Amino acid sequence: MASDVLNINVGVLGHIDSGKTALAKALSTTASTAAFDKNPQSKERGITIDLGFSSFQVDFPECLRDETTANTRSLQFTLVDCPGHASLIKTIIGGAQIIDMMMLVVDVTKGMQTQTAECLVIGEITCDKMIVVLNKIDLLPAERKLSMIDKMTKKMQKTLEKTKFAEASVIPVAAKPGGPEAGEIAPVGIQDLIENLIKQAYVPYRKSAGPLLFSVDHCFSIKGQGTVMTGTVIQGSVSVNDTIEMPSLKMTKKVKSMQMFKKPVDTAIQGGRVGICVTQFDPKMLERGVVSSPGSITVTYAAVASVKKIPYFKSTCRTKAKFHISLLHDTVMAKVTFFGLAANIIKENCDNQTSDLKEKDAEDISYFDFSKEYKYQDELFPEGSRNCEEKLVQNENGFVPIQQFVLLEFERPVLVPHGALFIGSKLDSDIHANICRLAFYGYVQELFTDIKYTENGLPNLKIYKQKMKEGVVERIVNDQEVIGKSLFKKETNIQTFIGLNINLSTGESGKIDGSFGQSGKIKIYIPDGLKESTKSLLSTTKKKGKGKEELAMSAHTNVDQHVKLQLTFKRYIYDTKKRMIQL
Ligand SMILES: Nc1nc2c(ncn2[C@@H]2O[C@H](COP(=O)(O)OP(=O)(O)OP(=O)(O)O)[C@@H](O)[C@H]2O)c(=O)[nH]1
Ligand SMILES: [Mg+2]
Repeated sequence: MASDVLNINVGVLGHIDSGKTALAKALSTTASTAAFDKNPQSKERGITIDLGFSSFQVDFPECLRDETTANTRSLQFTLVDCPGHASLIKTIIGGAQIIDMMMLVVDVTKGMQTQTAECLVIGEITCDKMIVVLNKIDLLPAERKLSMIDKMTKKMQKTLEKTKFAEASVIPVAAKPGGPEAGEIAPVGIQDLIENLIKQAYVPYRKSAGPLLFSVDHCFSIKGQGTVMTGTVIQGSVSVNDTIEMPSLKMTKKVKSMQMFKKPVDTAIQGGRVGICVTQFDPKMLERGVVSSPGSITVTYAAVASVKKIPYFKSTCRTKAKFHISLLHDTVMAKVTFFGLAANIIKENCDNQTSDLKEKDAEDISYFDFSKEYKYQDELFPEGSRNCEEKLVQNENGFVPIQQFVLLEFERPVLVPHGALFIGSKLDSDIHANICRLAFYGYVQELFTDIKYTENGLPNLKIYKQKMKEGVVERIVNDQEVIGKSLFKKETNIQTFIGLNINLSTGESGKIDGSFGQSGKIKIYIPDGLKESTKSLLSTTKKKGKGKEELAMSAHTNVDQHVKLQLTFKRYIYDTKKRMIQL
């Protein structure tokens, strides 16, 4: 690998027309002519209309020097220029997977706009470092320029206060002073911005383990050589002579040669921007997409993923609703089913463990586990604390999910690698309405690759619904038996409920023994016998009403005298046998 250059990918995001492309241009040009740049312009630009790539290099800053960068001479910033229009989300997620840092471009005359906010959300999900660039400062009146910049800086800082970018720098620039009609006027503030980028730069954590995942953003042929796919290694590594797969085409090819920063290399690892050359491959077949180790990505029909609600999304995310799910370079509709791990399960774990183990438990719960039970949720709850002892949110049934998951059932099969980030959104919302369309995000954990997953996969998910049935004791048969009514309808198959535990409001617990008569009544066996107080209560009730009607009357007039029955059980929503489960 070209160890003399360290590459950092910087996303350039912001509202439409804020000047992202102008900024990427200004940065590449300024840096390449600046004194500190030994390597003249190194600029590669994608032909695709959406994501644009350009880059510039600076001397490697000594403050980043460590054992892994002992021989590194240059720091390369690859700028990923994203579109700002409404289709941004689909396009950007492919780009966002490779971003180490982000520049949020804001038109200083407009401030925060709808897509500025959406970009901020994407930034929070995909990277840890951000710089806010206030562009178009040439449009501010000269006499009030400084105070207006100051005001907007404070406004942005206030907006960022509640995000993980609370400490972000805000840099004023004019990427293209005078706008499109103006001639070649030198940009303003770019040098400051480059210095800030260098200050914020870090050596990203890269590892070569795991199957290859290569995100292709540009594919073209070179006469006499073959077809080159340029892109970024998202996971694993790739070497010359490796066999790689284009899973969308079900095709494999051998890597003939590779280039990084215009120099031939033998290997590239995670984070590296590389051009991979293969032969006998029509570039039109894969303008943008994913390349992987053979067999490592399969077509998926449904997936289980961890999920968090995006706080800026103001509507409710309901189970069974359809959302746009963006994964890598693809966006597909999916039906969602939310479920969560209840806090009390973890609470038990937490109480008896040392604090080290508590943390471990808290970590483990973020992974979906087929052997664990999860509670069905009608909707996705907003996030609260991540601490396992604190409540995330409590719904009306007292249920506290401390980790939420989603089952995504895709409308068409998609290519999804394990661990992939996804973003769920409502892209059909009115793009002119000033709302955040991004609803939730998470990481894919389990894949259902069988087309018959509803029969062969879903029944393995232990997602339960809590059920409760209530009735009353109609009369006493003997010390250990009562007759219950109003729990079931006439047509209910009571056979399936035999043996289930049932509680009396007077404190006794019984078991359903069988049906009684034809109207849905049941016989209840009380193993420990009825209490004396219950017996007298039941005999008074009985004496009071001689006929059925009168008994019903007394139920209305003096409900407290009745002994109530409560039957609670769980049912797994995907259990084909619809079994009832009690603890
Ligand atoms: N006056 C002035 N105009 C600018 C500046 N930067 C960009 N512009 C103009 O603003 C318009 C939009 O600039 P772009 O760079 O295309 O904006 P963008 O954010 O890439 O736009 P999209 O990619 O469509 O979202 C163009 O007409 C630019 O010439 C600036 O610093 N000052
Ligand atoms: Mg642009």
